[in-house]
Amino acid sequence: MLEAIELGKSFEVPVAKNGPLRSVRTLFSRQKRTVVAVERLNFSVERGEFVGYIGPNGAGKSTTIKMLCGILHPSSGRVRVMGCDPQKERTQVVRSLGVVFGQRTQLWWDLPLRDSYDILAAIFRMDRKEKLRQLGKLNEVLGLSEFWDTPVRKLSLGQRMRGDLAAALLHDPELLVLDEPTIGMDVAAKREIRRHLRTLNRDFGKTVLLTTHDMDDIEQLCRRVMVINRGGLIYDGGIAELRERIGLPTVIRVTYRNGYTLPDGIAAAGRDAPGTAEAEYGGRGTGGGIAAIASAERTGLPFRLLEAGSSEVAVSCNRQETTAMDVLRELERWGEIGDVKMEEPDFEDVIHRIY
Ligand SMILES: Nc1ncnc2c1ncn2[C@@H]1O[C@H](COP(=O)(O)OP(=O)(O)OP(=O)(O)O)[C@@H](O)[C@H]1O
Repeated sequence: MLEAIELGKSFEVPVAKNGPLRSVRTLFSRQKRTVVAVERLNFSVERGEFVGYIGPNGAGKSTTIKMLCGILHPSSGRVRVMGCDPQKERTQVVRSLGVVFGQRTQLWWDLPLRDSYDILAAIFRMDRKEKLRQLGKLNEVLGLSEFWDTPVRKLSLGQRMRGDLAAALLHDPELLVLDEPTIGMDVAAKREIRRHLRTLNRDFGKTVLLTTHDMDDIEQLCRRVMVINRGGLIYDGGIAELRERIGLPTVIRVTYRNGYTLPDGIAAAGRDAPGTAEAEYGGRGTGGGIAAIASAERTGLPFRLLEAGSSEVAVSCNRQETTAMDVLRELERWGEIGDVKMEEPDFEDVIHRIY
């Protein structure tokens, strides 16, 4: 459906000059340098997928999207949208592709929202019946009718994004490319946009490629994530696998019904631990909220004891090395477990490690 094959894009930019009238002299400089924005990029996205495309600032995401839309021409390799070349078969590509840039709008700023759809329908040569049918469908998902007589400039950011999504989907493309669709929105508006995107993918069968710096967008919407850095893909796979591969610890918190007894080995390891010399161990439910008291190496157990409160124990484990079930089996020996909470590593921390 969407394919990049050895895709590359470089820009020739003037070499920066120093001294007076610096910017003017740079602009007219004959000396050029090459900026490699994207290099030997390979991926394919299949029908029905919801794929996150992420990377730090300047990684090459927008450049890739512009090549997919035919706005930029690749310097090397090729890109295919539904088997078509966006440069040579522009009309077919435009028909199968809807694009939303969160920082810009394709709606007419001073006109009521519905007028933008009239103009877009005319551009796509849709007849009135087809336009109304498509708008009716989109209205059901995006709830546009409550504000489609309002000029676009008066819409909230969330409403405008709903309007922009409808504009991108008016001609019923199979593929939706989104560049920062939730940028600048408050929590409630983000949640709403994510709900709509989920519906569009799940119930309307749209294939979605999503670029964002919001890791909650990625975690909540995408099954697969592609990570680009310095123009090349450094990861392409599932989110759970990425977490596992990076191997940040998972914290498991257990509350015991009637206190607990630390095994001798752990109590001893904790007693010797730096900074915890005054802590008391070894009794039932020792209390006091003791931090970082026994590492896995010192106890021989497949986890690290982080806290031991009066009835609560927190441990951290590496899911590459052990399973949560193994950890719980061990913790069950210490007392009767009443409640368990798992804290997965923050996805933002996982991504920070990979960039
Ligand atoms: N038109 C251009 N002329 C020169 N250099 C460019 C041009 N467009 C992009 N670049 C450079 O290419 C690299 C990739 O930029 P791109 O905008 O694709 O990154 P990005 O991942 O979208 O970043 P961001 O998250 O900040 O939007 C950057 O070094 C950028 O300066």
